[in-house]
Amino acid sequence: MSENCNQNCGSCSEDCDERKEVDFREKPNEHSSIKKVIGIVSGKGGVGKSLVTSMLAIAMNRKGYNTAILDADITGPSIPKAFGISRKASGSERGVIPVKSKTGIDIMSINLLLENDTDPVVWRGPIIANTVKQFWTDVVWDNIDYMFIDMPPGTGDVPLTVFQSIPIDGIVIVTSPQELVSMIVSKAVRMAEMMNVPILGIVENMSYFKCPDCDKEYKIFGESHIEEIADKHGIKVISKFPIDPKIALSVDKGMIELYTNDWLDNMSDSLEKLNDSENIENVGGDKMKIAVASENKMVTEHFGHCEGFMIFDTENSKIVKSELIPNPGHKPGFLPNFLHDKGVNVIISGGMGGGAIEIFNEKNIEVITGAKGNAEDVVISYLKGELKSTGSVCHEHQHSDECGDH
Ligand SMILES: Nc1ncnc2c1ncn2[C@@H]1O[C@H](COP(=O)(O)OP(=O)(O)OP(=O)(O)O)[C@@H](O)[C@H]1O
Repeated sequence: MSENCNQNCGSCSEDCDERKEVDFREKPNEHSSIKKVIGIVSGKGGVGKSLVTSMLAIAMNRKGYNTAILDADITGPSIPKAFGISRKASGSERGVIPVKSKTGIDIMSINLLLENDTDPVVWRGPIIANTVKQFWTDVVWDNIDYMFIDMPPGTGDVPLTVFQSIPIDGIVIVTSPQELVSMIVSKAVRMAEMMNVPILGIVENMSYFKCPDCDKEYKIFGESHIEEIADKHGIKVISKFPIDPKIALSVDKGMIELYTNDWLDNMSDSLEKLNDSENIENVGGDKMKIAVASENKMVTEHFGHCEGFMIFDTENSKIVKSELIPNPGHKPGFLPNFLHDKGVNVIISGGMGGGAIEIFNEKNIEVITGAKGNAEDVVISYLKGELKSTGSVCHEHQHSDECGDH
């Protein structure tokens, strides 16, 4: 640690052992409620990222979900055109109100703010990234189940800033067969790993062309290798889109919402399933209290007789506060109720008796047993989804009394 350490890692460039991960994530507008945020990324422009974003939003909207599109592609905003929106966004004292598409999808794009939407946006990276942040912090996203973000193309500075400032739950990678797919997918995977964001799958656009006369499929851009590449990285191929002149026509006429095809359904089904398994939380209300039964800041074996409970307040999967509450004493059934009254949502311990586990379960408090090591470290791995309960229960012949088996 540096002699001049002020405990503010965000303003320090030293790479020391004590360095804490800095959370750059911005809070959404206080009136927003957004359950799932999916970023759509591509290696370069023009491969159909905006199209896939639009189609995903349309598909989920048709399934009855409240859906939104945040157009973060500030220098090439194509979403309003595809949806035929020329109205501008309005403001209220609560924030900026997005424009609703014909079928009710909430949309925000730089073109909905510019006086003349043919004006080119010639801004530098930081201003572009800031604008995207404001689409998150200043826009009122009301009761949204799925938000789809049309990310800036590439894996450079601007998409990276967007990744850091918006809590993205998963990304969909869009490629086309003529791209340097392998390299692009590797880069996107690397970026997702750095940001700790799961990859929901890959969509290959312009995969083939189906002759309307003979139904034969032609691989205009050559054979696809997407399955092998996806396999190599352990990612699913969500869908393969054909080249379809009706798509281009619908986009040009601003009627993308009228376009239908059956591969759209496969895509939304996959997304629903993937999201179920990701157990994605509501980002508007992603606050938790996690208690760790501890001894000297380490997870203890004995829940009932621990020295105290380290209580961690977390927000958007980051620790924002921690305090030690001494163990008030071990009486049958007392501690689970005590922690419930403190607003705890998760309890982590080395061991715990079956009686205590039962009361926690009744109170909808998640129980993780079998944890070991530093209390803060186990909470961090819990927040990353890496800490799993061994489910071990202490029985009477072991140390039921220490573990609160009542
Ligand atoms: N499968 C397809 N069949 C026919 N036309 C397509 C298809 N995919 C995309 N297009 C057309 O190609 C153009 C580029 O697509 P799109 O805007 O979605 O790409 P993008 O990756 O978002 O590009 P940018 O990053 O430049 O915004 C659009 O005019 C779109 O209508």
